Amino acid sequence: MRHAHTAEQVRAAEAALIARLPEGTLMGRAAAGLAAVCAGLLPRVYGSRVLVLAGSGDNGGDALLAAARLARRGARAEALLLDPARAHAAGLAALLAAGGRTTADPDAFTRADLVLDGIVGLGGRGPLRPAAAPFATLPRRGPVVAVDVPSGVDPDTGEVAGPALRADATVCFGTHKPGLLIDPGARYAGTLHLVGIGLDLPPAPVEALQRADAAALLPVPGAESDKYRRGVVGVAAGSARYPGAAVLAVAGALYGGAGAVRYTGHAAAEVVRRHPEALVTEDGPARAGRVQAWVVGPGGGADAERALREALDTGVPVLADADALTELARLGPAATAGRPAPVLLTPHAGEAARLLAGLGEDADAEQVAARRLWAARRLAAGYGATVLLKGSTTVVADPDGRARVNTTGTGWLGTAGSGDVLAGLAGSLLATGRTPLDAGSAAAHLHGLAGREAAGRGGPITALDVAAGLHGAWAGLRAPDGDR
Ligand SMILES: NC(=O)C1=CN([C@@H]2O[C@H](COP(=O)(O)OP(=O)(O)OC[C@H]3O[C@@H](n4cnc5c(N)ncnc54)[C@H](OP(=O)(O)O)[C@@H]3O)[C@@H](O)[C@H]2O)[C@@H](O)CC1
Ligand SMILES: Nc1ncnc2c1ncn2[C@@H]1O[C@H](COP(=O)(O)OP(=O)(O)O)[C@@H](O)[C@H]1O
Ligand SMILES: [K+]
Repeated sequence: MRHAHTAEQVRAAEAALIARLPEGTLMGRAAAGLAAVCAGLLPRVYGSRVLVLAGSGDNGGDALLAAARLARRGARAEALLLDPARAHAAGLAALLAAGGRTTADPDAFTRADLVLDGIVGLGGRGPLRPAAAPFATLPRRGPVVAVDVPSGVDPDTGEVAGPALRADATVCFGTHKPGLLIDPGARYAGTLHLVGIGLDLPPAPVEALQRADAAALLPVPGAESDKYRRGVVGVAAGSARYPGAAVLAVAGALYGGAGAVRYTGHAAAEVVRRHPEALVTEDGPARAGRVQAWVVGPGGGADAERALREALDTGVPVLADADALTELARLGPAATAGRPAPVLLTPHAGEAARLLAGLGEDADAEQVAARRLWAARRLAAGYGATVLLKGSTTVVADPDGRARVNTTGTGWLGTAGSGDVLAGLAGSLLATGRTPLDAGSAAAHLHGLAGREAAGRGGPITALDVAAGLHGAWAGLRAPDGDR
C-alpha cells in the first residue's frame, strides 16, 4: 500500500522524533536521500551544473544540504535564494563550505543540468509568490527534482491554485503526501521516490492500492463455492433508448467475481443476445429475485428513478451510477443517509457537481476536477455513502473521510460507456461481500489495468475492449511476482 499523510500529521511525527534525536539528524537523512536520487538522475555528478531554488524554510534547507553533498562530489552547485535574508543558515553554510556559491541570475535555471526545487514544501500555501512564479514557465535543460512536494502544489489535496513547478521527479520524506497522488498535483510530481526518515506515523488518511493490495482484495472461489455462495449481482440498467449501457454494465459485472448476474430492465433482449449467461427479467429490482448487491443507473433514462427507489428499499448494498445519480441529486441526501446497508456512488465530475448542488454546494465539473479529494469527501459525508469520483485520478472516499486514490488508468479510458463497465465491475465486487471502499478501489484498479492493456502502446479503445481486458487484468494481478 502506498500511504499518504497530511502536513499536520508529518509535523506531529517529526516533532516527536526531533525531541529524541540530535539537532539536524532528520534534515541530514532527508538531504542524503535527496542527493542520492539526484546523483542517479545525472549522467555523472562531477562537473554537472546543479541549481538550487531555495525558499526560506526547511524545504530550502533540505535542497541546500543535498546540493552541498553533490558539490563535495564535484558538482558545480549554485543556489538562487528567493529571500536571501531568510535563507536556511545551516544549509547555505554547508553549500558554501563545499565549494558551492550563490547566484542571482535566473538564466542559471535554464543552464542547469539539474534543478532542485526547494522553494516550498509542507509549509506552502496558495499560489507561488512573485519571486518564485516565473520559474514555472522558464525553459529547462535538465530534470527538475521537487524536494518533498512540487512547489505550488497543495501537499494535502493536490490542488494547484496558480503557477507550480512541474517536476520530473519528486523525492518525498517519511511518507507520500496526498497532493503527490491526486490530480492536478500528481501531474506535477513526475516519478515518486520515498526516502524513509524514521517517522512514526498514524494510519494514513489517503492510500493507493499497489499490485499486491489489489490482488488481495480479489475474491477467489473456494473448493465449496457455488454460484450463489460467490454472490449474485443485480444490474438495473439500460432503457429502450440506451440499451448499450445495460450490455456494458453486465459485461463489467460478469468479470467482477460474482457467481451470477441478474439483469432487470428494458434491454433484456440485447443483454441476452450479447451475454447468454445473464439471468434477465423486466420486473425491476423489487421483483427480480435475490441478489447480494444492486447496480442501478447506467443508461437508465426514465427507469432509473424507480430502479433506484426499489433498490434502496432492499436490504443489500446499492451502487448508484449515471441516471440514478441525477435522480439522487434531485431526491437529496435523505434518500441514502442512514440507510442500514452500504451505498456506493460512482459519479464523474459533472454528476458530482449535481450531487454537490443537492448538498447546497456550488461547484461546476471543472471545480470538482480541481478539488477531487474535497468533492469526494464532501459527497461521502453528505450522502452517508462511499463515493467513487471518476476521472484522471479516481478518488474513493468513505463517509469518515478515509480515501483511496487510483492511478492505474489511462486517458484512453475516457471513452463512452467505460464508466458503465466500471459500475458493473464494482457492483459485482460488492456482491461478493467486499466493503464499498474495497470494492470501489479494487474495481478502479482493475478497470485502469484493463484499459491500459487494451490501449497497448497507445490507440483508441472501446468500452467493450475494457471489459474484454478484465480477465487478463485479474490474471495478471494474481500471477506470482514477475510473471508479467
Ligand atoms: N516535517 C518533517 O518531518 C520534515 C521536514 N523536512 C522538510 O521541511 C519542509 C517543511 O519546512 P517548513 O516547515 O520550514 O516549510 P517550507 O515548506 O519550507 O515553507 C515555508 C517557507 O515557504 C514560504 N512560502 C509559503 N508559501 C509559499 C508560496 N506559496 N510561495 C512561495 N513561498 C511560500 C514561507 O514564507 P513566509 O510565509 O514565512 O513568508 C516560508 O518561508 C518539508 O517540506 C521538508 O522538505 C525535512 O527536512 C525533514 C523532516
Ligand atoms: N484521463 C483519464 N485517465 C484515467 N481514467 C480516465 C480518464 N478519463 C476518464 N477515465 C475513466 O474512464 C471512465 C469514464 O467513465 P464515465 O465518465 O462514467 O463515462 P461513461 O458515462 O461514458 O461510461 C471512468 O472510469 C474514468 O475514471
Ligand atoms: K519543493
